[in-house]
Amino acid sequence: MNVGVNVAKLSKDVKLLEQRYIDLARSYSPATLLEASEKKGALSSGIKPISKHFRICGPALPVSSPPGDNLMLHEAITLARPGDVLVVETSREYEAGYWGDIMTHAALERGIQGIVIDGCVRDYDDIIQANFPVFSRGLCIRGTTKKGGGTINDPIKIGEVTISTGDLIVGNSDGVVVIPKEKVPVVLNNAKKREDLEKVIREEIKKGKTTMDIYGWKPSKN
Ligand SMILES: O=C([O-])CC(=O)C(=O)O
Repeated sequence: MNVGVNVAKLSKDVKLLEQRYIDLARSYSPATLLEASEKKGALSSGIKPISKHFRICGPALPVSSPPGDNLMLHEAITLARPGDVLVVETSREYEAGYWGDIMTHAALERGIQGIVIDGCVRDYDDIIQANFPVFSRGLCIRGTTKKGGGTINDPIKIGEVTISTGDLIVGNSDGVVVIPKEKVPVVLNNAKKREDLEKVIREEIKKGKTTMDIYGWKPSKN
């Protein structure tokens, strides 16, 4: 396992996603973007916003932490750029609260947009009051050790999805999708086509057509 902070990739090596793409992506739901992305990049449905009002859309800063330890997350807060979304894998150890009130306030000070974590968090009330978008597996009051280890800025995997620095992360109450940064322009183009088509379909429904008619599906024999 790699251990450490890949500082080179934090600065000059990473081509930043243009802001206009991030702004445009915000107008589409994660579900639309997933369909527009050849159905690739959905994070586990177990990862959800802790408030259904939270939304997120920005470039990823990937963090890997050892089970039950969150020192790498504290370090990531100091290295993130304004607007970044921390995306964290926790070696699939879910019985710990890797993020809480103090980290939320530290992250807000640095302009971090939010966090998506394949793990649990704690201090729910304080996070909600701070209005800081947290997407997690759930809540856990157990604390973490601060021994260190893990990585910042190297690609991570959550389930089957690989997340690299600068990939676009879009989330709402449905869940979270990851779009590799080089694919963002084409995915946004597909999302526009899909939304245009859905507008036409809604009109057809208003005119009285069924979804079976519209899509040309045959009724089953039952
Ligand atoms: O233990 C930690 O570092 C997480 C935490 O409770 C906080 O941020 O308040």
